[in-house]
Amino acid sequence: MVIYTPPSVAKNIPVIDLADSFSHDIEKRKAVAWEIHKAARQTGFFYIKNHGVPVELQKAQFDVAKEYFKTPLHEKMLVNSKNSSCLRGYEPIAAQILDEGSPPDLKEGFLLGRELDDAHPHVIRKTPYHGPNQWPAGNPRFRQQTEDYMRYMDLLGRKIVRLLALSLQLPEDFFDQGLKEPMIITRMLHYPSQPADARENQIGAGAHTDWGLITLLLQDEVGGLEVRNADGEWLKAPFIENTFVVNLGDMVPVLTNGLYHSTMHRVFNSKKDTPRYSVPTFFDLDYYYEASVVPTLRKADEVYPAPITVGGHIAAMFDKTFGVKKATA
Ligand SMILES: O=C(O)CCC(=O)C(=O)O
Ligand SMILES: [Fe+2]
Repeated sequence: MVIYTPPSVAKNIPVIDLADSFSHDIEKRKAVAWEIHKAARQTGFFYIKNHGVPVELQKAQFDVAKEYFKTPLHEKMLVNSKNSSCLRGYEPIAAQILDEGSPPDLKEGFLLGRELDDAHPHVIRKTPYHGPNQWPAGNPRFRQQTEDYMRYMDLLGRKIVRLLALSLQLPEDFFDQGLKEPMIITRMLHYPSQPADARENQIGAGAHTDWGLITLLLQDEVGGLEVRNADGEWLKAPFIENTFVVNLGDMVPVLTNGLYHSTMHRVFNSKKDTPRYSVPTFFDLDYYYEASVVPTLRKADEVYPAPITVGGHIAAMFDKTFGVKKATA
């Protein structure tokens, strides 16, 4: 358990301008990658602006999420993610414990991924977390909007992965093998304001690191995201109009031999009578991609851990935090 202590004022979470990452000039793209390099070594968290995702699309995503979470619980339970072959659909409040040993998180959510039919090789192979989405009945706008949004997350995720490669002095296409069938999970979250009767150390989302490669987080103006910096201090990561918060998941220290951090974070919605909404997208390389220390960070005389698969780690973490006793992958 990580005991809740109040955060200090925001400092040290940089805002990186992605405008030059769209340039044809490799030197300009490298300059953006260098900003990512610095942020990845310091906080493991950064905001991005000029990312190419239209602001109207961001707002519309919050609109459909807010409207959806108002539907009666019995309807939401019809698409419970527990009934999905690949953990897609509604997550009731207190379904997950992100900080082991703490009470369950005070959030409800909805999980979506790439829509894969029965003929997709990963579905035939029964790869965990690959398959069809569950969609709320009678709500075509929810589906259309979220699919549009996820197309942008696919583009943005690929862009950040290429910048990550450049930031490590690798060719931009270094991770392309893992980008043929990336795992892209978009999650809508609703955090009621912190109830007076919450249990000890029970908050919106308990302290955790993300498990995959990168997370692209859209948050509303309510705030409540908190990030632990290298000094162990908790910083607020407030809403900044038309930005995404990007954080690095546990695969990144594996790829960088610990040079880049996957940073602990949590959510505490302290605003009275005001729900908070966020839409994180977890962008990961192919389930079977073998992650190991990249060549530019290897020294000839050092021995490195054996590669681990992206999926094995993620499957174990899903099982652990959603209370599944026996791993399925
Ligand atoms: O809602 C947020 O701001 C963060 C959510 C989060 O950390 C997660 O889903 O992993
Ligand atoms: Fe997270």
